[in-house]
Amino acid sequence: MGIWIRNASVIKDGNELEKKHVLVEDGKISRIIETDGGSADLTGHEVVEADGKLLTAGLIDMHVHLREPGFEHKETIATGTRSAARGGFTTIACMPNTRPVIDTVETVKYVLDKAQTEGVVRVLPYGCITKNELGRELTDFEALKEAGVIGFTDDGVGVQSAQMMKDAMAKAASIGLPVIAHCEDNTLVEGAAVTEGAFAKKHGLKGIPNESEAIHVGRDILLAEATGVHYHVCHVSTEQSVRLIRQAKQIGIKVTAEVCPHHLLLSDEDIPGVDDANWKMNPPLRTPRDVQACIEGLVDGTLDMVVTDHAPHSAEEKARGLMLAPFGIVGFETAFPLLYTKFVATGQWTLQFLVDRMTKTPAEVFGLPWGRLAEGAAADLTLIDLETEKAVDPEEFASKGRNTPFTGWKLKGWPTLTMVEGKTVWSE
Ligand SMILES: NC(=O)N[C@@H](CC(=O)O)C(=O)O
Ligand SMILES: [Zn+2]
Repeated sequence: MGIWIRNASVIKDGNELEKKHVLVEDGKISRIIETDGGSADLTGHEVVEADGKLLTAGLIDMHVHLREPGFEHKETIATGTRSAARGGFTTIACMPNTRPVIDTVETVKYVLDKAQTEGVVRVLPYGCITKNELGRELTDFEALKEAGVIGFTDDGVGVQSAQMMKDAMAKAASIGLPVIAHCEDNTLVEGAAVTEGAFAKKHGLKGIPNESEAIHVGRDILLAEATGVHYHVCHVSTEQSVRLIRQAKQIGIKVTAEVCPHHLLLSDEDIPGVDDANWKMNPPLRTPRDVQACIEGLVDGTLDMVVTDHAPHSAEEKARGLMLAPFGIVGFETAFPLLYTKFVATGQWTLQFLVDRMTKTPAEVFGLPWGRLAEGAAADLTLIDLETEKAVDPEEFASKGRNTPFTGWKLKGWPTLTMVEGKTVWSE
């Protein structure tokens, strides 16, 4: 028995939509037909009435924190994947800064096992570049690859030693996996919580300068050129990083990059005050000029994809205030509505542009077989209501984390049903 998704709006081109019936069988999309004239034999099939809602390939998020093992009070694979499903995501790549970190075959297996038994969406783990993310000794890349990691990263912290990064890149290149870098030079950061800029100045705070990120981006681009690795830059937030990546791409260096919704929508000037740590994340919210550069970078293809950097923390941890709370905000359940409402509904981007950056480009960049709405493709699908406006309410989140600066934002573009390989994993 299959499932007919009837009267779905699928993207034809740009903002142009066309109505289709889509048949899902054996975990795959078996047919996509016209709603007028096409023969949809419903006998023996379940029917999902899409009622004109947008149907896209399931969203893909290449930078997320599921917190398990070790920080189950912040999130678990069970809650994190449900949060992803509620946000329309069907494939997510999880960061290894857990406890223990994902630097051994055992921990990779633990995560994959949990994802299989308790998760509801596809989970692709990254492995650490260095043991314990301490920057001192490389992990066993071959063994981790064999166990199922899709790339290497010490996300949460920058690899401080250029030699260590160069060795990592050479190794990763030799086994055909990418290096994914959290770019941050520790000597320039020293305990600061917000960017250098208007907010820091007003409150007399030391700021995190843009160079702390861009110095690593520049260094790593040169190392990527030297080693031939696929180098992917995490959560780009500065004008300087965008410029360096743009230049590197122009001369053919194998660099790709991601950007988060909050770095496209918020600047340091939006931070309400020093008490509210829901505005604290790493990299920090930058200046309006950086926000503009990130938007331009995404639009011209310098930045390849949108990721959430879903980084849940408990309410207690976030109640410590801007200076003392941990960095990070949740992202799954607001990402699409935020970007749809602020960039597509306002006419700045086409719907196809946004959907591609959350499906097609991450799949292409990481060589994944998902992210396509086509006959024969996996039935990873998301239905999205583009009409109904609703305010962001963290109490409704499936995530354990409530740490978002977007509470109360009135948005459209809410996912209403998420399907992974033909199985409905969330519906409104
Ligand atoms: N982005 C964040 O602010 N925090 C992340 C770490 C990271 O992605 O660098 C976390 O693990 O909490
Ligand atoms: Zn990071």
